[in-house]
Amino acid sequence: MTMRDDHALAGELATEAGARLLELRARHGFADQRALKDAGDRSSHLYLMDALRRLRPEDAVLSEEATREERLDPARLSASRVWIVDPLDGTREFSEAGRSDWAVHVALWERGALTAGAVALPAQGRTLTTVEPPELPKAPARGEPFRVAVSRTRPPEFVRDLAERLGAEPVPIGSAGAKIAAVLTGEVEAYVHAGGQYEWDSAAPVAVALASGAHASRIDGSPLTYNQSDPSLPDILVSLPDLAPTLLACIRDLHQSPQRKPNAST
Ligand SMILES: Nc1ncnc2c1ncn2[C@@H]1O[C@H](COP(=O)(O)O)[C@@H](OP(=O)(O)O)[C@H]1O
Ligand SMILES: [Mg+2]
Repeated sequence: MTMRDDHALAGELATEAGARLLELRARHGFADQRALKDAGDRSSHLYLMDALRRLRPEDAVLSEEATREERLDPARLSASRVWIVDPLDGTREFSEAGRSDWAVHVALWERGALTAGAVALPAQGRTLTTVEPPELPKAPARGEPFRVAVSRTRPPEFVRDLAERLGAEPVPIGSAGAKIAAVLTGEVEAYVHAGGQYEWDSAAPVAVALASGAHASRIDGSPLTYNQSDPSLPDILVSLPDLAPTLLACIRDLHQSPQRKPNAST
């Protein structure tokens, strides 16, 4: 098993799971959104679990849709290879007709670090992978305006304050994977989130972002760490590398100001 195989496998699994989700969406329609969300989460999880069990039987898996017992299985914590998957990120957007900001995440964590990953954006017809990480756009010059992707439905209040202070434009997009992809492909220059999220929401897009040379960290600048016993990973900053020092300094300033707490959602 070579490293290259893992990169390619992540891409193939995410793309195939995405194709199945597109088909399900077309067949099911949008009349019962709850049922569409549940069917999407469940069927994509079962497809990925079955494929990983067949193709990588020795490896552990952490999936958003696993049962609580499966997620807490201590075998994962002593495993040297763990696939961290979000079978359908942006479930809400998946259930809304016409939206393309939803994704399938497949990442591989090995002995302390993310080593491969893929983010399929099926309704955008593309998959970003560590096989061939996207070439980053140029950052805007110092003082020029830039765009910050933010949750459509749970925007942290401090991101509004952050954008205002920096003269940046907040751009609401669904799905953590779609937002990080938007940074890597030049639709926005940064993504900031706080107030709650889990390892599966960011592992695959962060693997691709790091392979592209983008900045990815917690909002205090510390590293994002994966395959922890508690999979909560509540805040994140992904940006073009040249913008990261400015963003981190501004977040630190906001954090120190008494009325504005970066760790709360609105
Ligand atoms: N405050 C919060 N607490 C827990 N999860 C959150 C969260 N804010 C965002 N997320 C998760 O992060 C992903 C992207 O969210 P958003 O589109 O709002 O940016 C979603 O994953 P899922 O769609 O896989 O559930 C969502 O559930
Ligand atoms: Mg998710």
